[in-house]
Amino acid sequence: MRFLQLIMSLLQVSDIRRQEGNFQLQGISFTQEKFEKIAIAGASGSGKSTLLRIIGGLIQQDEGQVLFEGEKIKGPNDKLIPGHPGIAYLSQHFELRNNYRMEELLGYANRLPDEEAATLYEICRISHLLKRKNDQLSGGEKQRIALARLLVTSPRLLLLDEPFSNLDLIHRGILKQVIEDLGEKLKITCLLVSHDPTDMLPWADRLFIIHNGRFIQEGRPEQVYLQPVNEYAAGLFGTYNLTDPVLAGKKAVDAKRLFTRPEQFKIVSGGQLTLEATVRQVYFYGNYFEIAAEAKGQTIMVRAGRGNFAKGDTIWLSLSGEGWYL
Ligand SMILES: Nc1ncnc2c1ncn2[C@@H]1O[C@H](COP(=O)(O)OP(=O)(O)OP(=O)(O)O)[C@@H](O)[C@H]1O
Repeated sequence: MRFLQLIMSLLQVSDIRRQEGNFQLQGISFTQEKFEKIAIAGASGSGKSTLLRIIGGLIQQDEGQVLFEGEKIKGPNDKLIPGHPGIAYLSQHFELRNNYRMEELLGYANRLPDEEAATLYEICRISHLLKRKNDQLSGGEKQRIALARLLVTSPRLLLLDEPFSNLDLIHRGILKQVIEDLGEKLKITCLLVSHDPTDMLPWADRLFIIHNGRFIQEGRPEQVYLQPVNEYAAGLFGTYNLTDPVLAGKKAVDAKRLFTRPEQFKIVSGGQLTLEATVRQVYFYGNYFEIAAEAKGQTIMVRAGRGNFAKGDTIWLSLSGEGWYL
């Protein structure tokens, strides 16, 4: 048995299908190794929550199976109390009971020795909130309490459903650090679903893209970002260009268009193999600018470190790398 556990993936999801009204999860399969950070990216309504809840044993699939540590996850049809003790699911719509101090709420769920629980509260940045009640907490603080309440049950796998979606930048930053620490300090494996590239690209070891209930791409974050399989996958991770390859000095490839990200273009002072373009708009994003430039009737978005361009200015663009064709 021990030998089996050594060679077995932590999670094995095989051919999961479920009909939900007009929507269908259409045969989702993947494996996750212990401590591997996996993110599932998809637009709203693509099936992310449904899939995560099936993995957690909270709703029943029509077909397929989920194995966790080699053991089949039972859905609500086969089990009186849904869920698996080794898997925690942090929902987008978590609720904390009213009229309890947080230390009481956490105390009821806690299975850890006091010292370990205290460390966990430190990691979740909630030690200073334990005496408070629900109505004395901000949304971000509630989120971290809800997370801590799951973690005191000692799960081995944590399913995170859009954990950052209702948080401001400050609370997002804190929660990101908390999630980073979970893997390193508490040895918990995380599976995260989101529609936001900034949640996933810097964090994940491996990304899956879900569209209409089906995985359409899998890869490392850089790969998925720079080599999307289609426009849907491209659009999930930010601004992109699809232009005539000839425009950027590339050969035409079977009527395909050249896919680029704005930062793959550099604004240069002219020269060979550069593309002459006219500035149409300048957008300020804080630590960078995006410039909409027009070349031969096509718009190209270009990232720039400075914004001292005016509408109508002529600029020259140079493209790095071979490019990717869609
Ligand atoms: N109980 C239900 N009855 C009918 N349709 C449902 C039900 N639950 C979910 N759906 C539909 O299934 C699809 C997938 O929903 P799901 O919540 O999994 O998507 P999601 O990718 O998590 O979206 P979001 O990011 O908006 O939460 C949606 O089109 C939704 O309308």
